[in-house]
Amino acid sequence: MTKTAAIIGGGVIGGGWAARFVLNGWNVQVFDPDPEAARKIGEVMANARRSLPGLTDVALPDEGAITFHETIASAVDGAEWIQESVPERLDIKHETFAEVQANCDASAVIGSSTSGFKPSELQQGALRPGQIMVTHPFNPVYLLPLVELVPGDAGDAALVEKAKSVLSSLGMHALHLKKEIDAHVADRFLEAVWREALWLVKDGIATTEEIDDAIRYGFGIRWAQMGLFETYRVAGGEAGMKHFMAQFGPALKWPWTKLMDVPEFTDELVDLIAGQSDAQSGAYSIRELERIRDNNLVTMMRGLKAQDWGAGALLNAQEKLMRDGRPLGAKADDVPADKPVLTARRTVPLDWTDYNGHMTESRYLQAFADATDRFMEMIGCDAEYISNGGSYFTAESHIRHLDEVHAGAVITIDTQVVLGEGKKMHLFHTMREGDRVLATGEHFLLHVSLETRKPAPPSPQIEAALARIAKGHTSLPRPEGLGRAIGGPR
Ligand SMILES: NC(=O)C1=CN([C@@H]2O[C@H](COP(=O)(O)OP(=O)(O)OC[C@H]3O[C@@H](n4cnc5c(N)ncnc54)[C@H](O)[C@@H]3O)[C@@H](O)[C@H]2O)C=CC1
Ligand SMILES: C[N+](C)(C)CC(=O)CC(=O)[O-]
Repeated sequence: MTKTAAIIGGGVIGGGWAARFVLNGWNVQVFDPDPEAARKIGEVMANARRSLPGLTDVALPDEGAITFHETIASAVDGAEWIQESVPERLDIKHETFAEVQANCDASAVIGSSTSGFKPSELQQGALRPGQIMVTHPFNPVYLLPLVELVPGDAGDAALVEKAKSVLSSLGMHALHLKKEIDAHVADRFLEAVWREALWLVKDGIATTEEIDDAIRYGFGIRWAQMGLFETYRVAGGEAGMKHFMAQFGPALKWPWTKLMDVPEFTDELVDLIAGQSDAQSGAYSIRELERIRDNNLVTMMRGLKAQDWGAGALLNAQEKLMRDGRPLGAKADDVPADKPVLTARRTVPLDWTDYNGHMTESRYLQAFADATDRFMEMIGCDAEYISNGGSYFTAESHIRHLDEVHAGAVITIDTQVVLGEGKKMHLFHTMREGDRVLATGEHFLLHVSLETRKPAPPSPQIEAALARIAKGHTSLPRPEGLGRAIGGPR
């Protein structure tokens, strides 16, 4: 059954949460007094739709529905997760929780997006304090996986477990902080860097652009993939962390930071920074900058996914969760032999498109190769079989590009076995968006021994599984375009 989340406060962060839930198949009920809330969330949803679904190589569940409500009571009705993202003011948050708890289910998680309030502050005067916990996300919530989960001493242990499990199903990482502190953990770092940067601009040492360059061309990329301590361990060379600390230990006494000394937040300083920022980025609208940011994040996160590292490892874990129990998770005997086999259902990612604004040609081969991998897995040629020395090599491929497809499209691939006999496997893939045929891929593969690197018979189980499907597929119509070569009649 479709689950329901309530979003209370649908600004930058509430909108991001709404997109994360909806695109992961949850129904979302929003309460926000702003008459423009539906438009604003609609725009965030549009950006999320073009970026999030293409992060994984398995399609996300079908989208949930989003509805807008006049009261908190109606928004929290039937919700399993209530995410508060109202302005960062304790009085507004307390009023919100009172209304939420008077109307919601006691088994629902109530998460607060607060950047800095401690859970004990949020829980003051609450009907059920243990139900309220900090679930602090990072912007854009629909792409970045980190959520600081801070239940505080009063937190309900069962609800904390529920929160962790929901967050993993959404592809997020719950960083469970056992002790509460103002601004949690990650925002303390952001705040430290922010304060230092304010000084550098105020003292005329660097402009906003130079500061951003210092981050994005250097340590920002490094931090994105390893964090702080692992990075510094590597910086210690062969001698490691202790050497690093010994070398830079004395610097702790040198004037390398102004951290405790915050510049006065005058109108003059605000104007200086806002002016420099306009000069640096004013050529782009906020929505354009968001799309540039999302393109960059998707490209980096998909790179990390290929390495099964950091935020990319989280995507792989979510993909495994989504794949288990789906039709694409079928194995040998379950694969129907009376119709083409569904071997891929995925969204075209942002980084698969080119200067022509559509999916670039090499990605067609990638999608077909992934479908072949999936089919091999289904007949038993899986990672374990391959590690024991047997596999298939592709000997010949022919791709026809029949129609355009753009980032964000959900594509499927159906596979028909033309020949499956002994070492030989001849597959015909058809790629579609809905009913529209986009491309076909015809591939001839040979089973090989990975030891001799030469053709060799597959295991009897694989041979039988392939032969069964091949026999069934002989009764299917011959695929249009089978055996075509460039220059042949169209
Ligand atoms: N903007 C950021 O970078 C981040 C903000 N946060 C936290 O998320 C929360 C929300 O911040 P933003 O989304 O940035 O603010 P925002 O100003 O973009 O959105 C706040 C929304 O709450 C609505 N609102 C005001 N009073 C309300 C009420 N009584 N009930 C329901 N909705 C109400 C407003 O109409 C607005 O749409 C804050 O606690 C903030 O600290 C967390 C992570 C990052
Ligand atoms: C600036 N900020 C404190 C609102 C930042 C956050 O809370 C997290 C983020 O997304 O940077």
